[in-house]
Amino acid sequence: MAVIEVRDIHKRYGETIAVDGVDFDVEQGEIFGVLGRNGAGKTTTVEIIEGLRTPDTGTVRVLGLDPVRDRRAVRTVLGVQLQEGTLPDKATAGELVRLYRSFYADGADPERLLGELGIDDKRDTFVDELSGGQLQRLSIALALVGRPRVAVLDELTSGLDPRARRDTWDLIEQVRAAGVTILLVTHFMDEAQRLCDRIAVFDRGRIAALDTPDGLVARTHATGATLDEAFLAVTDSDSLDDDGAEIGGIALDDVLGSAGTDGTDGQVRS
Ligand SMILES: Nc1ncnc2c1ncn2[C@@H]1O[C@H](COP(=O)(O)OP(=O)(O)OP(=O)(O)O)[C@@H](O)[C@H]1O
Repeated sequence: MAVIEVRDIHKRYGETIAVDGVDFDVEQGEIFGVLGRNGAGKTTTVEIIEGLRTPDTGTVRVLGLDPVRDRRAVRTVLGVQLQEGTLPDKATAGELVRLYRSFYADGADPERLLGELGIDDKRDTFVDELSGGQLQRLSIALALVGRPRVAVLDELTSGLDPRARRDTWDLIEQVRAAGVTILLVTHFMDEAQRLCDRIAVFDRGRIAALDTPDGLVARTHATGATLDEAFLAVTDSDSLDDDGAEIGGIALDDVLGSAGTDGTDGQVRS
């Protein structure tokens, strides 16, 4: 059964086409990865699913609900990991988790969740006194405290140390084992490979490939290829030359000066 249905959505911001005919289903209980280069349309798509933006055309359903029209109902089934800077500084971690818990009839135990995320000792610490990694864990706690049926996790492990990343992956697998469907936006290939059942690779507002991690790798037809290489193979490469030396049509050598040609050894001088 499809938990999230995205049908041919389009979204422009003025002249910029952010999403250009995106279509996919996320099935019950899967971890569905959303990958893509910067500006590929991932956040816009996810915000349309969350009901934070309306598509110009196309439809989205989350458990059969329209995220805009049925906003209240969607809020009770969809847990969203908020981005940095969106939490009030002068609330403590414990206060926030308890507050979010109060929005739901059947949420998780705040103290237990803080413990599972390794920040129970930070329950009385203000948001602006948490480290980046602790804030990240708090944002995951807030996404999960309502025991959502669908969780949208954006940059799940950004800023976490290697141990914490692995602990977070274990936690997400437990969350999935409990029946939660997860939409995971990530730039980390190791994370996508480890967690995702299927991955949609976004490129210029479209889905360039949708497959399992192994299926994406198999598309490269190269022995020993990695998901990283598969990602590069399916995303458009015309803004980056083979040496990675040209972005947006500007040769970096022109900006920085190339080694040997001007006697500066290519170093940038202030
Ligand atoms: N509010 C906005 N107003 C104008 N243009 C926007 C707005 N939000 C996004 N865009 C543009 O839409 C395109 C898609 O942006 P989006 O944030 O969806 O990409 P993304 O794949 O999430 O990128 P990133 O990986 O950098 O977060 C980009 O060209 C971006 O500049």
